[in-house]
Amino acid sequence: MTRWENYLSSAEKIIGAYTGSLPLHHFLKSFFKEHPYMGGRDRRWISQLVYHYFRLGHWGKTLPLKERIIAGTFLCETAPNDFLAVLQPDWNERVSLPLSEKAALLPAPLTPDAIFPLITSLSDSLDANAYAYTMLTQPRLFIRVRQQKLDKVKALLDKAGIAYEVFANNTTIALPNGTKIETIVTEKSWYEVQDASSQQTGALFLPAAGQRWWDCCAASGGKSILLKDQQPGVQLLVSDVRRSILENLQQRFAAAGIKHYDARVADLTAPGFVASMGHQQFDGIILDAPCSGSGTWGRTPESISFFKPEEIGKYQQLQQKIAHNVVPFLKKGGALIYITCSVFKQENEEVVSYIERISDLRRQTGGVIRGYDQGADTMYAVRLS
Ligand SMILES: C[S@@+](CC[C@H](N)C(=O)[O-])C[C@H]1O[C@@H](n2cnc3c(N)ncnc32)[C@H](O)[C@@H]1O
Repeated sequence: MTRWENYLSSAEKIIGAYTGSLPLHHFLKSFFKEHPYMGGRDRRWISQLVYHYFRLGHWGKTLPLKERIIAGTFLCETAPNDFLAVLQPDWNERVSLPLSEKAALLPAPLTPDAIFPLITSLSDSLDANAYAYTMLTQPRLFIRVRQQKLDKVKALLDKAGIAYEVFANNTTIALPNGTKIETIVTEKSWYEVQDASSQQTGALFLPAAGQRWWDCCAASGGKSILLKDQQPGVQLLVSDVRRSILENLQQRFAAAGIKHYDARVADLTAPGFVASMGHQQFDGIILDAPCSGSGTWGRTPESISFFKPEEIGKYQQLQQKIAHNVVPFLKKGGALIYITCSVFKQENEEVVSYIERISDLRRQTGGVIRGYDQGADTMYAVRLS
């Protein structure tokens, strides 16, 4: 067997054994631990074959696994490579063609719903066809650079020979995926790793000094740090149901130099939660809700195969319950920022309609953030007031 046939057979083994219960990158890590004779190059190739395969979603379900793995590499790669040269030389010669021409060579039609079967559930302003095909490309890595540090960060990236793109806002930098940014820019307070779309949600915050804000599903604090960077003078409460993630938040806040804030572990759906908050009132509430995460599936393409459609409805119920329980703590005239990293209408527009039904709040601005245009996640963010 050639090296490339061995890679193919390892990829088959991994795909056959993977049940979706762990994130794929964890599963791959333990697979390689059990196969220590595989070197770095082998691991990279095999991982890539597996990821490319999952990017095809439900395409070619009736075809043999081997054929689907080779097709995955043909569609996701754009330059000739040794794997295709050995296993499908006629495709290797055509690997740089536009996607539509490559699709015509496949044994099954490459329709948007073959790749992304939940295409009819997407939020209205998403172009379903364009969106489905973005699954074939790995999104980029993004950092948000703090004021005055752009030139220093650029100099370090130049020195390391990294190809990067600075966005027009002079704050967002796109980097090739897999860039070890922490080893290139070792001063942690100069930047945050944050997806471009997540950074863009900050345009809806509009905080003023002295205001009270509550990031009620704070996780490790991505949105809170963005808020504090915009306006260090806000009084901030952060909460999350997971204690461990709030410990991460503490560390990130310390690295970012944020010292003054309140934090509490809280299940926003628990029966005693509303009473436990007393009469607190906030000028702004960020509700970055637990969701399907479907806007980030370009990074975790295995989710396309393993996500159960009925989960969308369960997330919607959770989002509505959380919204119902936090809205009473908003001051009259205050702003609720509702955010998801989902592409599904049920988790986005339908939850906003629910909030409008149960309160005086009305959608002011915001909507789908089409990150896929720039190799970023797709998100939904709305300001209600
Ligand atoms: C999308 S993440 C928030 C991401 C975060 N805002 C950021 O920018 O990094 C949603 C968070 O909601 C939390 N969560 C889920 N169910 C919850 C509940 N019932 N009460 C409070 N938080 C909850 C999760 O633990 C998770 O950290």
